[in-house]
This record gives sequence, structure tokens and C-alpha cells, in this order.
Amino acid sequence: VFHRDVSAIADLNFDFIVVGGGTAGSVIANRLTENPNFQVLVIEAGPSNQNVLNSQVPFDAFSLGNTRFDWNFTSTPQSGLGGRIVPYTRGHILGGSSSINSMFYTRGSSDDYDRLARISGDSGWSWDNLQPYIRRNEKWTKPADQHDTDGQFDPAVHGFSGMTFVSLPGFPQEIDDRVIKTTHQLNHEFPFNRDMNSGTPLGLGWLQSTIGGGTRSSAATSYLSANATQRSNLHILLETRVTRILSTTRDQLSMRAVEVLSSSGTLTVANASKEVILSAGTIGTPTILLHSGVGNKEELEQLGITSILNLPDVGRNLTDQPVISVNWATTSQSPFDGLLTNTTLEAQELAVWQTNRTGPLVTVGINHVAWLRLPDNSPILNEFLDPSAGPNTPHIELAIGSGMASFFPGHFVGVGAATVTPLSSQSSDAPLPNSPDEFSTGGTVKLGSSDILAGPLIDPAMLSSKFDVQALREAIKSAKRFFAAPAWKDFVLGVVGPVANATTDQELEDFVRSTAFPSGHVVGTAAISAQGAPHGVVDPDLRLKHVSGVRIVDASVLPFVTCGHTQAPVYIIAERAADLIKNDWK
Ligand SMILES: Cc1cc2nc3c(=O)[nH]c(=O)nc-3n(C[C@H](O)[C@H](O)[C@H](O)COP(=O)(O)OP(=O)(O)OC[C@H]3O[C@@H](n4cnc5c(N)ncnc54)[C@H](O)[C@@H]3O)c2cc1C
Repeated sequence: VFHRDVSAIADLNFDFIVVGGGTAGSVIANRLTENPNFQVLVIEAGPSNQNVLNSQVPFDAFSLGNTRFDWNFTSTPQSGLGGRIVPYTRGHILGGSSSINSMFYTRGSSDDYDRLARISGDSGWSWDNLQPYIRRNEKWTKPADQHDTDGQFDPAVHGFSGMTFVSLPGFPQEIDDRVIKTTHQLNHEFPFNRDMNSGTPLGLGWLQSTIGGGTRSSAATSYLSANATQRSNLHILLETRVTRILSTTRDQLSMRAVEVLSSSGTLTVANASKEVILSAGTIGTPTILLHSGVGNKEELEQLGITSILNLPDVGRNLTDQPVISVNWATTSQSPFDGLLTNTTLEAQELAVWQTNRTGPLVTVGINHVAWLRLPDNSPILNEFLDPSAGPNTPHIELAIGSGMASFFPGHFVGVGAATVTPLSSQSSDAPLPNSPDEFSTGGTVKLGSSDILAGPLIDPAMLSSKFDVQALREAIKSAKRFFAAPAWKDFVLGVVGPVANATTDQELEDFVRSTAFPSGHVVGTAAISAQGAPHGVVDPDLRLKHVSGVRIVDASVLPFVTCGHTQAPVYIIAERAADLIKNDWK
């Protein structure tokens, strides 16, 4: 049942209130309302995803930033980026960031989850024990062009009856054969990996995406499809912002109420008899907690916010993967090159998409990804403690695409390169921890004022660690080796843009610092830690530490970023969280 006005729920009683109808919030809403005895309210700040064409057409994913479907946050000036302020895109729409993201489906490595189990002291978060939840989420389906996918994935590691569609690329690129040939020619550096979601992502393989039938499959289209939203025990209040969570008894640390700002500007309070579940994302969740007086006591009091609980790690340890892009000119004659900039061709292809959900618009223009480790003898790994979760975990991602995905007209191939295990250190003289599991990054979400409507101050401390810069530098060198393979002879001409003339390490570093941007894979601001640990924000069962009635379920709880894109980990965490909550209220 959808509502747009807070008055519509005034007379209703809820067992659970889910704050944020995003990736995780949609999972929780669906799974809890499978129990007809649970009355659930979801409060989402953004509008409905219904009929938002750009959220449906995969190729249009990039057009959703800087619109009303984005919170339109920006970072604080980043000294690691030469003082630049960078956009901080976050979904402001039902389905949250899953309604606006690039749809890569990457679980990360088995090492990542085993590390989470180690950090939390809860073996329930290990790779093996999460397998049922991975399968509950995933609904593997054929690609839009129905091509033969034999050898392009491993069916044994996939779920076929879950909720969110996952498929291989549904439109061929002219470079596909050359990419695969390169895995043979440069087998040592870029070995073919049949399935990057098997727990061992290293190597180069076919990208899997949350796309089904040529259309984006988001948390809203899967978990909040009509099947769920027709349930009389599920209420979804759209275009309504939660400003704070509030104490409900004289015991300040029982917080089962939320303060809600309606679209017309009035403040009201809604109560949950069982739990409030914060699923407002890595930026939204700490923002709400800080406004509620849960955070660093001293910092909050300086802003005039009454402290309810001194929990200094709220908003700390914000971790994001820095990305750069590098392009090569080619001799291609492909009509689809520059599609993003050719409005006439894109309109024609949109008509094809609208008629039968095929054509180049069924992908984001990337068909392959390479996941690479820095060599064990790399000087970077001598200088820094290896930040990866283990030997099956890459440090670098190269997303490889033809000119289709290029932002300029012309004929190109390109890579989006990321440091997927960033360190972004607290300060250059911060002592090294004893083990990588103890790393905490220097990124933060803070408040600049007690005004509940003032935006958060987002500081990802991007490229503040030399490791992150050096890994990106290695990524560029690796991509150059990739396109120098014989497979690219007579096709690839040369690197374009400012990196073309960058040969020394300093020149490459200058390029990295002047062009890197955040990936959107931001985590860590309400991190899980072991039961009873003095640090962290939530216990292993995702309850807010020292508080009753509040759980956090979203990307903010990840204490470190998994070695890939983060929506699959969020779906997996949310599926298990739903089970934990249901079990607690049997
Ligand atoms: C541009 C971009 C591209 C990305 N590409 C990929 C990709 O290709 N593959 C991948 O795996 N991951 C990708 N990601 C990351 C992935 O989408 C996120 O990690 C994941 O969706 C986060 O889920 P979440 O539940 O934590 O938050 P979200 O899905 O962002 O949900 C939070 C929800 O809470 C709502 N909200 C926030 N504050 C309030 C409030 N005060 N009151 C009410 N509602 C509120 C928001 O509007 C939103 O709907 C991308 C992210 C971005 C931004």
C-alpha cells in the first residue's frame, strides 16, 4: 500500500518501521511482511521508481545522477584530489541506489566474507554460511539476446529462484573476441575466469549484471513488486524524510520512534512496537544517528545537539573505492561507438528497446571485467600491510568497454580502473595496525550544523593513502599492457587524453589525482564489530550498540569495502538480517 502523506498512517500501528526504501530496506520490507502478523511501514525520502524510464533502460544508468532521483550530495574539498569537490551520487528514489546504479553484480571474494566473520566474531557472516542468502537474492536469467552462454558462467554457483534478476551481457561488443583472445595471449596477467562470482574473482571474465529481460532489476522492481506491495501489512510512505530516531521510554536508550518530515514541511512522530530498522544508506544512516544524538558526544555538543549515546564511530571509517578512466583511440567503424553522445542513434535504439527489450541499450556498455592482484613482490606491498582480505582478493579492477560506453564521440576502447581495497589512511603518520582486519580509513560523514535539513559533510579522504594512488598507477600500467597484446594489433591506436604523455610515476600520479572520482561503493560509517567491542556501531546481529529497538541494515555496516561493487553484498547482508529479525520476534 503506497502513501504520500504522513496523515494517511496516523491511525495505524506498526511493528517495524524501515527507514529508507533502498536496496537493503526493500529486502527487509519484503521479507518481514511475508509474516502476515507483522505490520511494516517503510519511509522513503525519494519518489516512486514507477515509470522512470532512465531507471529501466540499462544504458541510461549514467543519466540518473544530478537529477531529482539523486540526493545530489557533494564531498568536502579533497586534498588527495588537488582540492577538488566531487559529486557524491546516492539514490533518492524507491529502490535507492539499486534504482540508479550501474547494475554490476559482483559478490566480492570468499575472503571478504570470511574476514567479516572474523571481525564480527560471528561465523554466520562467512562465505559458506551466507550461501543460502546469496541464493535467496539471486534469480539468474538468460541475457536479453538469448545467446549461448555456455562457458561464460558457472551455473553451480548461482541462484535461479531468488528475487533480483542477474544475467550476462545481452548485447555483443565488437571487442568481445579480442578481450577473450587477450586472456590467452597474456594468460599470466589476465587469466580467463569463467565466473567472477564463485568466491574467487581473480582473472578476467564476463560481467554479470542485475538486468533481466533487458531491463534493470532493482530492489524496487524485485522486492517491492506488486506481489509485495499488495500485501495489506506493508505500507510505503514516499517522498517523506526521517529526520531523527527518538527515545520512546524514560530509558533514553530505547529508541523505537522516528521523527518524520512530510513533503509539506510538517514534523510528526511514528512509533514501532518492535524495531526501527535504519536502511538509509552509508550517508543517510549516520546522518540520522548524529542528528538523534548518537555519535561522538563532544562533536555533537559543539553543534548544540544533545548527546543520547557517546558512540564515536558513527560516521567514521567511511570507505570508498577511487576510480579513474583511460581511453584508447581505435580504428573501429562500429556505429554504436559514441552512442552516449549520439542522440539520434540513441533515440532509434530506444525505439528498439521499447519494442522488444533488445539492442545496445540492454547493457551499460561494459561486457568484461578484470580483477587483479598486485604482484606479491610489488614494492607497494612491502611498504604497506596488504589491505586485501586474502589471497583470492583483487586490489585492482579494470572494467573494459568498447566505445559504446565512451562519453565522447569517436571510436575508443576504455577501462574504468579502481583501487578496490582502498586504505585512504587517517593520516600519513597513523601507526600501522597489527593486522589488516584492524584497518580503519580516514573517511567521515559529519554534521556541519544541528539544522535537521542541513546536508551532511562527506569526506571520503580520497587518495589520502599512497597505496590507493600507487594501485591506480599500477592499474594504468596493467591496462596499457592489456591493449598492447597482439589481439589489439591494427585496432588500438594509442592512449588519448592527458594520460597519453604521462610516463613517469609522478606524471601518472598527477593524472590520477586530477581525474579520480568516487565509485559509489561507499561503506563503513556504522560498522559491525564484535559483541562487546569498544569500537564499531552495530553488534554482529546488526543491533545498534547499547540501544534497544534499533537495527541498522545497509551498506554502512560493512567495516571494510568488499573487493568489488557493493550492491550484491548489501542484498546478501539484508537477506540474512531479515532472518535474524524474524527469528528474534518469532
Ligand atoms: C552511481 C552509483 C553506481 C553504482 N554502481 C554499482 C554497480 O554497478 N554495482 C554494484 O554492485 N553497486 C553499485 N553501486 C553501489 C550500490 O548501489 C550501493 O552499495 C547499494 O545500493 C547501497 O544500498 P543501501 O541499502 O545501503 O543504500 P541505498 O540503496 O542508497 O538506500 C538508501 C535509501 O534510503 C533513503 N533515505 C536516505 N536517507 C533517508 C531519510 N532521512 N529518510 C527517508 N529515506 C532516506 C534513500 O533515498 C534511499 O532510497 C553504485 C552506487 C552508485 C551511487
